[in-house]
Amino acid sequence: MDQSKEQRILNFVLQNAVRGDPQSVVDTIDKYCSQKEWAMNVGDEKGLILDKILEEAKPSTSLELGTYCGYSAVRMARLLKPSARLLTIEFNAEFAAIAKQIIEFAGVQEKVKILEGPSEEIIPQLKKKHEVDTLDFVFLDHWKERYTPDTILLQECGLLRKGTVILADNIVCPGAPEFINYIRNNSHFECTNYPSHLEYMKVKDAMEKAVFLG
Ligand SMILES: O=C(NC/C=C/[C@H]1O[C@@H](Sc2ccncc2)[C@H](O)[C@@H]1O)c1cc([N+](=O)[O-])cc(O)c1O
Ligand SMILES: [Mg+2]
Repeated sequence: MDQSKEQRILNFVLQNAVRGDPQSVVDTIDKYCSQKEWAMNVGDEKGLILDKILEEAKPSTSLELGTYCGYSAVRMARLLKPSARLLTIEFNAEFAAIAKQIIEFAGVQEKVKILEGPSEEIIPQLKKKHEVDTLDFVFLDHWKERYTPDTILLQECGLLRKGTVILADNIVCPGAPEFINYIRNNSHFECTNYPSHLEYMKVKDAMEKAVFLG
């Protein structure tokens, strides 16, 4: 059976990136996806916005929804302090297996834990099964129609605290209109929009930061 695009991305990383060097893994995926095959990584332009907001938040415990190939997990883990942890939820077993290999190749596996399954099942398990108290940072990059229900679920499960930073990808393309309507009209969140472009394209996109006010 011929390879998947995600398998080709993994192979390109294994053959071209430097083992143990997360920046080289990030750069290698960006090179492949801008020159050979487009893929839905947050990418280099929006990645710099993610970097800046993550560095400002200095999170101890972070959650990502939508691991895909692990690009943003590696990108975030490279900036986390040694004791910090990133939990990332992925529904698709093939993507999770690819991401695991990319995360290990980058040498950030000590900081990153991939949780396989649907977010609506795993989020309620974070406190008891994964020893989470509250989340300092959340990156939403999974199915866009899940952004709102999962944000509500995080709140219901007591996983948000005063100051928790939620950053959502793809506000313009593919778009998350229902989420934007929900979060900007919710007095418990302080929102900021960051215009940018779709990964590896000239198409407009944006990210939205929503700080939980408690
Ligand atoms: O569709 C997009 N992202 C959906 C991502 C989905 C990822 O999250 C899980 S679903 C899941 C994970 C966890 N829990 C429940 C479900 C999928 O297996 C995939 O790994 C997207 C599309 C475009 N685009 O231009 O078309 C650009 C982007 O940046 C995007 O993020
Ligand atoms: Mg995205």
